[in-house]
Amino acid sequence: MQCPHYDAGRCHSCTLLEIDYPTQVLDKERHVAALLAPVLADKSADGSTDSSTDLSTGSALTWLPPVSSAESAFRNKAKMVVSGTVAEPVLGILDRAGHGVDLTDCGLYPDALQASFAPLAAFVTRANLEPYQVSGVGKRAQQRGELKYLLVTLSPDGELMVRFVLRSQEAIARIRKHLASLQAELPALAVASANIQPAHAAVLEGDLEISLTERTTLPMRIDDITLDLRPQSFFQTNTAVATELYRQASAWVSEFDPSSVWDLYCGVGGFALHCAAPGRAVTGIEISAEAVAAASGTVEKLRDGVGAARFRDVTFAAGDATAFAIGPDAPELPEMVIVNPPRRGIGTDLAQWLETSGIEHVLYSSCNATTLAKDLAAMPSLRPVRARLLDMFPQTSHYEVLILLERV
Ligand SMILES: C[S@@+](CC[C@H](N)C(=O)[O-])C[C@H]1O[C@@H](n2cnc3c(N)ncnc32)[C@H](O)[C@@H]1O
Repeated sequence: MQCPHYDAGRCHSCTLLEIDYPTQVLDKERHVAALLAPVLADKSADGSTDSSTDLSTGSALTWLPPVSSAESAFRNKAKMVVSGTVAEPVLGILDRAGHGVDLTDCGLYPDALQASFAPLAAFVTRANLEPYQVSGVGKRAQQRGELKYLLVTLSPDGELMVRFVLRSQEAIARIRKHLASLQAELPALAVASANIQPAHAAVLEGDLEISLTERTTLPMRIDDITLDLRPQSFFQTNTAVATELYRQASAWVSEFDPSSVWDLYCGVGGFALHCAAPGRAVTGIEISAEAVAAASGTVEKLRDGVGAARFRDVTFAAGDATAFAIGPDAPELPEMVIVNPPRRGIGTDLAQWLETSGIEHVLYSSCNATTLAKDLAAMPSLRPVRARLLDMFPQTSHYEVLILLERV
């Protein structure tokens, strides 16, 4: 992928841009294999098995061929820092000197996302949304302006969700007043909301979300399941690769045909719903109440549709994944567990619980192989038997890896 911003030294986000794409994927395979090698060697030393990280042979651990992505235009979400002025807003990033860099033509975004930026910039001017800026440092730091970010998500069917991240509610009335004109210019706009983030902090969003449209969920269709996305919920960045991820998880779960599955860190229910089957109880646990509300709404709709029997016993609840598993109110043990934690991994407590739980099969989907390796080291009785790298984030060193663990 060629990028004028990278070539000019304006943007450094795509750290692998100079490496051809097949080599990027190969390097990622080598990276994850190297990180897992000590864990596999340890498990082998336990006398449990003859493990291997050899990508070509794979004796105990079999690596499936990696899932590659489109090299460009694969991101379904844009996080645009808003800088510049009301008259001339700049949507993109801040460079190292704090100057706005216009990234509305960033090659990672599909055409439909790119096309939304000009109407959004015009709206910033029309609704008089002053870009947020800080001058000075420490106690002398002065904050000005209201609009911090525009977060734009594109659904597989071409609809958009736009979130205005604001310093306060000062601009809400103006946004409401002019919203119809934005919808006229951007008919794909289905869901709009404002997130209030008063703190001058690295944390992107605040707790308060104010709906601006009648519709509050963006339908994200993946194969035969349409997940509902709400503003304060996570969604995998690359819809095409996420589709492969859920297909692979569902295929591995089906092989064992468990009667009960927990999907821990379930988000809006991608794994849980794709792994649902008639007669199978599936429980999704997730910290974000909004994501759980979205997932619960999705399952209700699916129960009204064709193949309803598959979703009869799928439930979602808000809470901490570890507290759910370990806590006194934990329900009966499931036959299989899926975990898909944030970058920090599942952590020692949940790993130790899984280690001693007696559960035969665990599916671990990780976006950070370093924490994955650490978690696996804490579960010596759960041996990685199959793995697949899914390149969710081309042009960067990040990737997703799905691993099937089996009790030895
Ligand atoms: C990598 S995302 C995966 C979401 C989902 N599995 C998917 O495929 O879209 C991790 C999720 O874990 C949730 N999360 C973070 N901390 C958590 C916790 N302590 N307990 C449960 N869920 C948590 C986040 O809100 C986020 O939705």
